[in-house]
Amino acid sequence: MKKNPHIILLTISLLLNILFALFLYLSINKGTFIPSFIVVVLISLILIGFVLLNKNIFELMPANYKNDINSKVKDNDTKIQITFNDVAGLDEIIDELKIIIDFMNNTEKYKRMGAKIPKGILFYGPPGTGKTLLASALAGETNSTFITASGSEFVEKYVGVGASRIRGLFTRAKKSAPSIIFIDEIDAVGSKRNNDNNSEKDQTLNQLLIEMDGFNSNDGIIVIGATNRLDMLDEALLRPGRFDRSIHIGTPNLKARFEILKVHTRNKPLDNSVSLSEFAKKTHGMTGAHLSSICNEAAILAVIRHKQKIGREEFDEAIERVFAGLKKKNPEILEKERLIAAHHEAGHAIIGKILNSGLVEKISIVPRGEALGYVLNFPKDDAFLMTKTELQNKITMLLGGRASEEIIFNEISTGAENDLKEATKISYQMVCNYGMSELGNRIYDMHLLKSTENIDKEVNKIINICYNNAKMILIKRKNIIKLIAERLLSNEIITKEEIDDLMKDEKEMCV
Ligand SMILES: Nc1ncnc2c1ncn2[C@@H]1O[C@H](COP(=O)(O)OP(=O)(O)OP(=O)(O)O)[C@@H](O)[C@H]1O
Ligand SMILES: [Zn+2]
Repeated sequence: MKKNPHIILLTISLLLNILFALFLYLSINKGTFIPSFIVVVLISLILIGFVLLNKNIFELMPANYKNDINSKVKDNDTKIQITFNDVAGLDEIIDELKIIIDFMNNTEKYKRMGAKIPKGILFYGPPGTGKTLLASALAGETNSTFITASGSEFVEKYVGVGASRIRGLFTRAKKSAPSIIFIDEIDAVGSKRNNDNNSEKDQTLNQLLIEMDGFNSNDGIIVIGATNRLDMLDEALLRPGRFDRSIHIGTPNLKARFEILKVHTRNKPLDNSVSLSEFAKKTHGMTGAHLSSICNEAAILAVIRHKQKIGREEFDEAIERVFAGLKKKNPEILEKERLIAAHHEAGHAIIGKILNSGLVEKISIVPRGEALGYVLNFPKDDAFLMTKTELQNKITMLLGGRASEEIIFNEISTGAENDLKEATKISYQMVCNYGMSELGNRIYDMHLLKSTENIDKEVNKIINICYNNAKMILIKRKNIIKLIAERLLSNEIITKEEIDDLMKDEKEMCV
């Protein structure tokens, strides 16, 4: 029960008044002034001490001040304006969530039937794919309070702090129900526990489990957790009655990208030259967050250029910027680095063209982000399935940069790090996930294997075959590498048309 500070203060002053009257009475009638005075002071001190020790100091503060503090703590408990109209390309997932919406909006109907609705849902998938957006739209659609927290906020140095924050989170949710608690990066608290059960993180996770078990699904609270790493979560979290539904939110496909671009351009004036379906094709692999930032970037460019409407050029530039990081202003790359970068990028582009493994749109040695250069290449279509040959061609193209360096300079550089990373990743997938090696038509779980020797051998085989293939293609076309590299060194950028032109006599130029 809450104690009212005003009543407490009133009681203290009343008691003091009674004591003072008693003291006056005694000192006048019996002439014992000093002992009575000491008794009164002692009793008053004990009373005040008792009150202060038993009450939280905030309870004695003026009401206005208290409200101020509470409002700060509650800053992120808000009613949300976002709806499913703001979420594009996730229609199937939204369909799955319809039952939750109906439940939140008609709790009584479900209560009467004794039906229980999931208390917890997990959204998992890469960053920027709309997990937070979807959770907030769910809150908007159900007119629920949206309470957000990040898993990392709960992991504290001091034992017990995380657990008490979790308690606070659920208390707030109950007070403002119907509510949706969204815990981003839930893996920070929810990763697999140690055996000792003593660490601060484990205590926090235990508290989360207690809270999940504690509330009734009819209380009008839904907990949504988001993570990029479902495999890291403690199994206890995934048990029935806790997060018993997991929904994967992946990177958007062609149609979804088009829809997302539409959502993010709906309040922007667009030129007739703008074709969102074309931009959707060019943005393969990008997430909703990338696409939203492309639309914003294009709008900013149009403002800077004093345009009335956003045009195709702005979008193209925005796509490139987001694709390869921001342009560096004063690139001071040593001439030697430019030389290597030009030949490296020429290698990628030539193989891309020869193997037809994607549309080579542009080659550049203008440094962007971490990269010294890049080949802008888009997949020909938004294929869901890829054949073994297509995957091998992709690896070969990735290794084309290094192969070109080796052929031209008889030396290799660190510039191929990302290419090697990607090529290795695809090769492992071919062996372990797609059954595309001599190890057979089966899947291998690297974590369960005692030795990965055989897998590594197969991966090396794939990479060696592709690298040799890249070298074979490029050795014959040494002259074209040089031609493209020269053009790159003078112009820094070569367009698709120029590449076609430079390579049109490719057969005659082969050595
Ligand atoms: N499906 C989508 N439809 C419309 N906009 C989207 C979509 N997905 C992402 N976005 C845009 O990207 C922004 C970032 O997405 P959001 O924060 O929801 O991603 P997330 O999956 O929660 O990422 P993280 O894992 O990094 O927290 C959104 O605010 C929105 O502008
Ligand atoms: Zn490269």
